[in-house]
Amino acid sequence: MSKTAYIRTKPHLNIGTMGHVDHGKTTLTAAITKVLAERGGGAFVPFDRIDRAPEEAARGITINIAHVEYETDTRHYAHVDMPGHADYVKNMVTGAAQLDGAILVVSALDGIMPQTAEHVLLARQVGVDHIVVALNKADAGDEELTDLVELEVRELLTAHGYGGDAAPVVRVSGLKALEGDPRWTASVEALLDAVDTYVPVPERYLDAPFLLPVENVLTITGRGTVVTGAVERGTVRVGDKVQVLGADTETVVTGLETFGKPMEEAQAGDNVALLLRGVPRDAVRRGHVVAAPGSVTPSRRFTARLYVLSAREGGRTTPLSTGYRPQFYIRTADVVGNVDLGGAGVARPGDTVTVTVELGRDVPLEPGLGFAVREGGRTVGAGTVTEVV
Ligand SMILES: Nc1nc2c(ncn2[C@@H]2O[C@H](COP(=O)(O)OP(=O)(O)OP(=O)(O)O)[C@@H](O)[C@H]2O)c(=O)[nH]1
Ligand SMILES: [Mg+2]
Repeated sequence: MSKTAYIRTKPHLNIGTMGHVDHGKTTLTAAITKVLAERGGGAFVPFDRIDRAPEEAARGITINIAHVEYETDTRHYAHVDMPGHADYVKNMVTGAAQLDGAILVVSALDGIMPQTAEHVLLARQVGVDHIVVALNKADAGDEELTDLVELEVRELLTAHGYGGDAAPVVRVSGLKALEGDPRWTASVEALLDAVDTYVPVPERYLDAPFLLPVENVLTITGRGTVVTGAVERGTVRVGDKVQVLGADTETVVTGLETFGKPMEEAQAGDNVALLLRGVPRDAVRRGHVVAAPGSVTPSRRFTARLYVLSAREGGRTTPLSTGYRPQFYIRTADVVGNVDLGGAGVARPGDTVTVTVELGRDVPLEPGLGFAVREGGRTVGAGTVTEVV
């Protein structure tokens, strides 16, 4: 492990860029790291380092490479750059589940596109409470058109319960800021100020038993198996006993890192890598949960409120009925499930219904937990667990 320890001096928050394909999420992410690196708030991460595939970048016990880290004057951020392609909604769902706030990137040239709306809807469903809007490509946009796009975005946010009138909407150019143009460097600074002030430090459940949904599994030769992810609740220290649900094994945490820096204690909200003693690489997978021993009991039957996306939102065009078997995305897990619609028996796109679900395998469940429903590679519903049966 590397030498410099992680020292907690500022509140840590998890944020991310979301929005339609090609609207400039990755360019803006790179620009943020550049602007802050010049202020001493972290290292510049160039575009092609953010956009590369995790397998190519997996080295050491480093965490999921889609994350970059940086600091403003008041906060330490882990930032996940989410892909805009429809195929990656799954990543969006699991990535967004831990976000304290999001930067919605909307091209001032194109305005709201299907994935802009889909991501706002998913963000609401997975419990992202604060969205700051980056109206990107403002360097190339016409002022009056950009005004219209801003109105449109505020309406979209309001339609999804985000209070679109109060949300900060900042006109930026990731591309020009990356080139060092002072006007647009200032626009990225303004965006970061908006994030610092508009997204509150969330309440962390530090006293709850430790729980971490596994995002990635890596091996370090000679050291063992490492799992990465964001701590959902509680704290963990080197030497702590943990249970790996899914792998059905108990083990001990023998190493702990955040962004390549060793740490003594990880707490709710931190993005970490855990080295696990004596766990074979293929015993643990994305979707498993590492938790304090005995603190959670996995189950497979639950009732939920389910919103069936309308066709306009990219959902189904036909109703679904009892016996429907889509994929459920719960935390980082992807599990098939059987849906029972009860008395009504049928739900149309656009409906919100109460359902009973029987999953194909046991996963840790609890009331209030959000999930997405996917079918043939697209999101068709979003819901919240109401009761574990
Ligand atoms: N004029 C202008 N072009 C931009 C700006 N930001 C990004 N672009 C261009 O828009 C294109 C897409 O940028 P990306 O950053 O890859 O967009 P993305 O949202 O990450 O795309 P996906 O990850 O594929 O969804 C590239 O050609 C960029 O150079 C900007 O501020 N102004
Ligand atoms: Mg990108």
